[in-house]
Amino acid sequence: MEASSLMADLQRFLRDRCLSVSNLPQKGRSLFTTRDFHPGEVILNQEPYICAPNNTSLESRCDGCFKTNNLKKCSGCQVVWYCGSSCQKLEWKLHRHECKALCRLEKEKRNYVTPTIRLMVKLYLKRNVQNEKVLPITTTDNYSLVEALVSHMSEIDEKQLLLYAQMANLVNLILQFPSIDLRDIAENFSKFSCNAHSICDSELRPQGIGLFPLVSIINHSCSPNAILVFEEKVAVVRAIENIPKDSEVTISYIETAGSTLTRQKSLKEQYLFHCQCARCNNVGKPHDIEESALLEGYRCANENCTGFLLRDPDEKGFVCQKCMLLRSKEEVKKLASDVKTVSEKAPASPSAENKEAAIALYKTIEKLQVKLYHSFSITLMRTREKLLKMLMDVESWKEALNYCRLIVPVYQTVYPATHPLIGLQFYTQGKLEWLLGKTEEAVSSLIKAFEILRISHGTSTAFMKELSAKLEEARAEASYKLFELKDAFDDN
Ligand SMILES: C[S@@+](CC[C@H](N)C(=O)[O-])C[C@H]1O[C@@H](n2cnc3c(N)ncnc32)[C@H](O)[C@@H]1O
Repeated sequence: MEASSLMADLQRFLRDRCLSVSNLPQKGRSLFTTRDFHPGEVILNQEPYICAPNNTSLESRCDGCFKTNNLKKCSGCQVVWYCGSSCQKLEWKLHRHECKALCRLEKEKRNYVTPTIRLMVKLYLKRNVQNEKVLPITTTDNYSLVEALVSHMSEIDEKQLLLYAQMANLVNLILQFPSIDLRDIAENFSKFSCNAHSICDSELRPQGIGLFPLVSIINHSCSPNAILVFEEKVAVVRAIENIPKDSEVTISYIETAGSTLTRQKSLKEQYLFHCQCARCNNVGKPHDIEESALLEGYRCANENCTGFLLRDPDEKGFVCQKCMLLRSKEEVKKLASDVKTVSEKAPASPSAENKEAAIALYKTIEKLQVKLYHSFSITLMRTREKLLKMLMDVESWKEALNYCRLIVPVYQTVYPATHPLIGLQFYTQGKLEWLLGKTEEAVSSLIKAFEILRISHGTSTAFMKELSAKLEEARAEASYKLFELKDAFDDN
């Protein structure tokens, strides 16, 4: 199919979905709505053009479905894993070429075949098998869409270019295609950096990476009106607020819980643009200053005060903006150094054997951070997330619930009300409460989880059906308990 007819098809495809693409001077291609979209409505979905699971030496995933159980290595290349013959068959049209190419690579070099390298190898192989008509070329699944992606090639620094060149060398070694040059591969790596998406499961845990060239038309905002989630490997963009006709659709490329400076730094580093969204345009205004101080600043010296601290103009320390108490530089420095000392001993991912020791260390870190940081601090929140995960792993449900309940209000402050992380945290809280016999509280938490997650996740996936079933079961148990209580009361 000609590139021009593919473009006309794409415009028709988008028009049918009440969408259009415009070129904005500051942003390049941008996706617009041609009708109103309501919260929870699907705006766009797309299968990956190419994808690869996040396989590491610690954990492998099936190349077809990204699941982790019952895996067997491909007997040919010994690099790729499958959970069974159906996934293997589905992937074979592409993998047969990849397998042959990987087999040519010396065994030791196969360890360097990271998910990103595989993504690049698959990109060229898919282009070829589509050109040879082994796989069909469709409106939303074609190499022309990849060619249209921004690369920012002229703006990347030398260090990054060198890294891309080294990675391109490995890809070249694997593919051995005389027709592609290293610069072309390096440019595609640069495209991956600002266009590829991490494919996450329903609980937002990364499973792999993929290229979704249609979804890649959508620009970023730090207060987006849409969200990108995944149903299996399909990218689904849903509205998270009312999006009126003729509005730009935006998603967030980054973790939005951070100060304007932190967000802008990570957008500049990876996506090479200066964000001028409504939230970023507030930089330096009182609300923005307060937000930064809450998310990344220290707590008041008075334990009962919830004020946020700003640097004292005389450089003596930090002054609480509520009670005006000064917290000395020395005290902050000492606590920060104590946190650092303990943190250096704490393993980032503790093994099963040292989990109890790791929990004890993280509890010490948390106690010190509570003294140092504001209660809405991101750093403190991350420590509590780690603790929650470890406590769940060792089935310490009561303590896990305590941390979960500390995290929820922080999420509600640092994320917008419809953010799925708040819903997921309520889901965890509900499950823990139920497990601990607090059925009525569980019902209330599960309802909150459902109300938030139905917007980002829809209602028809297996994950949401499971949540809904749990909620019904908890409701039934709660009313049975109430009935029993009433009975006992009547008997007396
Ligand atoms: C995934 S692409 C989005 C589509 C892109 N506009 C295009 O023309 O293909 C990411 C790139 O779009 C641009 N971009 C995305 N969001 C932006 C924003 N809020 N402001 C300015 N540029 C933005 C940046 O160049 C970024 O590297």
